[in-house]
Amino acid sequence: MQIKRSTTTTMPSPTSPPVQNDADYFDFRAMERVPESHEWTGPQEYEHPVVAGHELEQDVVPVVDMRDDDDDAVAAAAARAAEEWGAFLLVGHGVPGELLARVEDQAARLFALPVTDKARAARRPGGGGSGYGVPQYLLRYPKRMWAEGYTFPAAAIRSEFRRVWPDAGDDYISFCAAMDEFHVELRALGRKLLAMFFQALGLAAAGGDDDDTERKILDTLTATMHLNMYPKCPDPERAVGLAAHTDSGFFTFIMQSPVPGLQLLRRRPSERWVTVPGVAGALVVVVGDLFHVLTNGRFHSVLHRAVVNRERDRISLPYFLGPPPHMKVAPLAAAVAPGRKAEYRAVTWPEYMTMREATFGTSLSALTLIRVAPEEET
Ligand SMILES: C=C1C[C@]23C[C@H]1CC[C@H]2[C@@]12CCC[C@@](C)(C(=O)O1)[C@H]2[C@@H]3C(=O)O
Ligand SMILES: O=C(O)CCC(=O)C(=O)O
Ligand SMILES: [Fe+2]
Repeated sequence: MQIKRSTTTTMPSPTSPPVQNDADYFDFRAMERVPESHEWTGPQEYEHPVVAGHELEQDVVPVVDMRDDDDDAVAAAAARAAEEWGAFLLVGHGVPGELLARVEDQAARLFALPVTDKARAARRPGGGGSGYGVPQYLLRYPKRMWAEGYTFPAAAIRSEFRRVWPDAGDDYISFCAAMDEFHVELRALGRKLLAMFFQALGLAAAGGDDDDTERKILDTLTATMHLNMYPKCPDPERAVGLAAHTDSGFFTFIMQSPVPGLQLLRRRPSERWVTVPGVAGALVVVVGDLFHVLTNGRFHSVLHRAVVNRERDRISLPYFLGPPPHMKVAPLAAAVAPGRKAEYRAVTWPEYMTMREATFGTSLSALTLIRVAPEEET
């Protein structure tokens, strides 16, 4: 079923240039009400009811427990969740709870710094998308979101954060130590989960071309880290934490504070937003568009968003995994059913991002732009 986007929202034309503006240095804490710049009035893009992710069986977000001794069963459960939901809660993953707590605490400290300190590390044009502020893509929206963000390549934590802490003092050291450890753990976990996905897709023993591709993907997996801070909001109904989107890479681990806010769009039996419960120590796994392509649509990238609340600040740390920029991603041979053709053309991550920019404000998913037209299938 096609999602109908409201035509009455104030969407900018896809060609209007994104501008970095003062909203980056916006002091949320000083706000007693939601100002016009952040006020999302009128019908939203995906106006669907919200349900708690635990009451009805059909709304229970799948949980995959890696502690199960039966590797095949774990891999199958993860793959099933990736097919049916495009997301799941991962527990028993082995990343120490103490580390997760420390990482969240360090992220909170970063965002609590004076606006002037954070502004020093602002994203700059040509800065490769890293730094403090609003991700480029989100600047296309006519309104700002109720969130602060910081993006950085996991491979460059120490150099990136000298911008915030030029003196490289104790705060810098404890921040980098936590982020580095998180990166080491999540990179290993990412490789493990990827291997499980491949196993479930029947690739591990497939032999042939896919074996090489599988190894290449595992060996070059690239991580981008992002910190989100959604300050408590005086009028949560009028503000948006993070607008509905799919992640563009292979898959994302999201560490969310126990404060819920992440919602997944479920289409069947009826369209609704399911709130992902805040399970202490769990990581949320979200399938991205390039994994949708790699699996020829068998795993699906899920629309998700973040809402804000009046009582508590909320922190989330998505860890985005994807291919290196030059790698062409195309459906794996083993993911294409015998006698069928690949449904998507090969793209690199940066090419895909450009297409997504071009579809902004339209009802098309960028995936449709790389979809092979049915008449081309022979
Ligand atoms: C590695 C990534 C993943 C990015 C782009 C780049 C850095 C920032 C990430 C986000 C974070 C916020 C939502 C999103 C949709 C956005 O606009 O910026 C994400 C996007 C994606 O998953 O496509
Ligand atoms: O805040 C969250 O839980 C979701 C974050 C997210 O989806 C993103 O940054 O891509
Ligand atoms: Fe996301």
